[in-house]
Amino acid sequence: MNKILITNISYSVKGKQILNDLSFEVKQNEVFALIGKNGSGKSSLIDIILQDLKPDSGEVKLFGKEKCNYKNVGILYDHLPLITLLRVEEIIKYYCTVHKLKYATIAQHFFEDFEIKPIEKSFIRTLSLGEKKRVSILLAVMHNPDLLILDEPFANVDPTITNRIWNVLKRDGRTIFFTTHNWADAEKRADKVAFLGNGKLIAKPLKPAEAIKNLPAQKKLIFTSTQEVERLLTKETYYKHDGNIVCFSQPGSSLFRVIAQYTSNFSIQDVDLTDVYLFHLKAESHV
Ligand SMILES: Nc1ncnc2c1ncn2[C@@H]1O[C@H](COP(=O)(O)OP(=O)(O)OP(=O)(O)O)[C@@H](O)[C@H]1O
Repeated sequence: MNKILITNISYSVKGKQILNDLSFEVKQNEVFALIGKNGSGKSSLIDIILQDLKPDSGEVKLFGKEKCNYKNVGILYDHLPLITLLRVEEIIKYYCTVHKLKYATIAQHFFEDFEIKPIEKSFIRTLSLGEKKRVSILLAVMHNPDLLILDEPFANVDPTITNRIWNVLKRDGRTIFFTTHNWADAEKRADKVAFLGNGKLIAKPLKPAEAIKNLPAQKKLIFTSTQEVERLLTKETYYKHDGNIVCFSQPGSSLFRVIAQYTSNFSIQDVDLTDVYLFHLKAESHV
């Protein structure tokens, strides 16, 4: 069963195509990461999923329905839902009233993991970005929704408490759809990753390890792109990025020796999700 079903969504703003015939699903109990560069349309898609934006065409279903009851959804927008003149305890109490919950119960279940006690009496305007984010994630999850839709949940959050918060979010096999710029985080936390580029998914949503395994090799050789060195790459698979060539290569390949004759300025690294994204994106746009 799916919790989010996106079918043929297209969306443009001021004549600029942002999303182009996008389709995918997020299944029950899945942690699904949507990755994409700045401006690739992640937040627009979240606004469409939540019916804050109307797409040009296509359909979104949550819990199998076009019109769903949002009581069972926890939402973290990129703009945090915080009223700056309130204290932290006041906004939490406000959300308790909305969801008919007791403040003491929320404090007992969440305050330790979200480290709320030290900031409970603080005015929201005085909080750091990371503290505001912690409070906002708490507001999204405190009513124990089945589905969380989170835009950049862990940007600015101290990595030492990210794991603890993540465990709370995942409790009871909750379905989570999140966007992120943190590729390593997506690799570590998501059951599936999807890559948004040029308004489309640039590869089928896959388990992060599977997406990496499907690359042409598990090592990459990175060196400055010159015409001379590029001429050597007759059989190799590579992409160009930021003035560098990123060439997929098996360990022990003769390519390492050949490149070493031309330049000492190269590095050998394991491939990761960034390579999945850039490799497919460049293949798609024939760069
Ligand atoms: N009201 C608007 N007018 C003009 N352009 C817009 C408007 N809203 C969004 N855009 C453009 O749509 C594109 C997608 O924006 P969106 O915020 O969805 O991207 P994003 O992937 O969430 O970016 P980021 O990672 O930086 O948060 C961007 O190029 C943005 O400039």
